[in-house]
Amino acid sequence: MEKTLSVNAGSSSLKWQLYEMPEEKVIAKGIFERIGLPDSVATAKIDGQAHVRKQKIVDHLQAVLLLMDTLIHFNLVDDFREITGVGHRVVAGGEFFKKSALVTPEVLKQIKSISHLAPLHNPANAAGIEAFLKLLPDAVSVAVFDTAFHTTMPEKAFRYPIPNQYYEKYAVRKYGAHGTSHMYVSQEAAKILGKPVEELKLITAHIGNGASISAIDGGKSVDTSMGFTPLGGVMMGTRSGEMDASVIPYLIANDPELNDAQDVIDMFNNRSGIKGVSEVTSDMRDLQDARLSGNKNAILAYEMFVDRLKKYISQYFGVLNGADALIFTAGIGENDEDVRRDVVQGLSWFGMEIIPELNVRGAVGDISTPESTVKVLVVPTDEELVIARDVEKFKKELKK
Ligand SMILES: Nc1ncnc2c1ncn2[C@@H]1O[C@H](COP(=O)(O)OP(=O)(O)O)[C@@H](O)[C@H]1O
Ligand SMILES: CC(=O)OP(=O)(O)O
Ligand SMILES: [Mg+2]
Repeated sequence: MEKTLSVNAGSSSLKWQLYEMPEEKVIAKGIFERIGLPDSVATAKIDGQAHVRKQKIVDHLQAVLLLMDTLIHFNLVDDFREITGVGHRVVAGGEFFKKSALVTPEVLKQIKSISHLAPLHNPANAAGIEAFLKLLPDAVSVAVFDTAFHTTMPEKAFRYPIPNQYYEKYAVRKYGAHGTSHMYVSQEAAKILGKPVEELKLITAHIGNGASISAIDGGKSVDTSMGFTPLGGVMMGTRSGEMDASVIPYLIANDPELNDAQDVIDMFNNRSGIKGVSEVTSDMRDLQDARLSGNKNAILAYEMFVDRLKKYISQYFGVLNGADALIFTAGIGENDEDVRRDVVQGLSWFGMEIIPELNVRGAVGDISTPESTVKVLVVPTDEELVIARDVEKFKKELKK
C-alpha cells in the first residue's frame, strides 16, 4: 500500500497526517502543539483513539524526530519505504513559486534563500524537508506554498505605496500566507452554501497562532492581511500585526536593549501580540482563562485581538463591495466561540447575526440566522489534505 505523509509546520505547532492515496483515507494524524512553550504536548490519533503525551518539545526539528518515532512506535509503517510521497507546507514561496514544486536541491536552496519572507516558518519548513529527504530518499517530496493561492491578487492590492524601484529591485510587496487554508475553506464554504465558488464573494478568517484574513472573489484571492512576511495584518499570538514603521528607529534610539532594526522586528514577531500585551501567554486557551479570572492585561489583549479582526474583516467588505459569507477557521476560528461572537456582534451592521446555540465549540457549518444577509460559517481547515492532493498530482505526473 502506498502512503503519503503531509507535514504542516506552523509557528507553534507541527501537524501531520498519513494517508492512503489516492483514496484520501486518513491512516493516522497528529499534532505537536505549543512547541517552544513550557507545556508542549504530542497527540496522535490512530484508529479513532487519541494518544496524548506531555513532553518538552523545544523546536520543530525535535517534532520531526518525534514524528518519525511515532510512525514506528504505532506500527504505522513497517518500513519507511512504504511512504512514497511526502508533502511539506512551506510558508513563503516569494516570486519564485506560483504553485507547488517537486523538491530538488535547487528548490530547497530557493526556499532557504527567501527565509527573510517568513523568518518564523521557512527555516523550520526547510529543516523538515531536509530531515525527510534523509529518511525517505526515494519518496516524492513536494513543497506546497502558503503564498501560491494569493498570487492572483491584483497589483493595486499587493504593491506597497513606496517608490517603484523597491519592488522592481527587491520584490518588496505583499505575499500573504495561509493560502492553502483560505483556498480550502472557501471551496468547502461554497459546498455548504450550495453555489459554485465562482459566484461567491467570501471573507475567510484563518485565526490560529498566526492569523490572516482574506478577500476571495469568485474563488480567487484578491487581498489578504499578511504582507511581505507573516508579521503583517491582524494581531496574533506573538506577533504585533500591522505597525507604523516609524516606531522602529524611535525605539532603537531610545531603548538600550533594542540595538538595530532586527531587534525590533524580533520583538514584533516573538514578544508581541497576545503574549506582549497579556504578559501571561501567547495561547488563546490560556488567555481566555486569564481574562475570565479578571486579569486586566489579558482583558485588554483580548479586546485588542477582536478589534483588529473586526477592522480587517470590515476592510474586505469594502474590497469586495459586500460579501456572501464570513468564514471562521484554524485553531481559534474553529474552537473559540467568544471570539466568533464578539467579532460578529461587533460587525452586525454589515448584516451578520449568529444563532447562539449553534455557536458552540466544535461547531461546523452555517451558524447564522436565516435573516443574516451575510452568512457566518465555521469550516475546519485541512491544509494537510490539500498538501496530500498536490503530492498525488506529482506522483501521477512522474509515473507518466
Ligand atoms: N479549544 C480551543 N479554544 C480556544 N482556542 C483554541 C482551542 N484550541 C486551540 N486554540 C487556539 O488556537 C491557536 C493555535 O491555532 P493553530 O491553527 O493550531 O496554530 P498554528 O498553526 O499557527 O500553530 C492557539 O492560540 C490555541 O490556543
Ligand atoms: C503563516 C503563519 O503565520 O502560519 P501559522 O499560523 O501556521 O503560524
Ligand atoms: Mg497554522
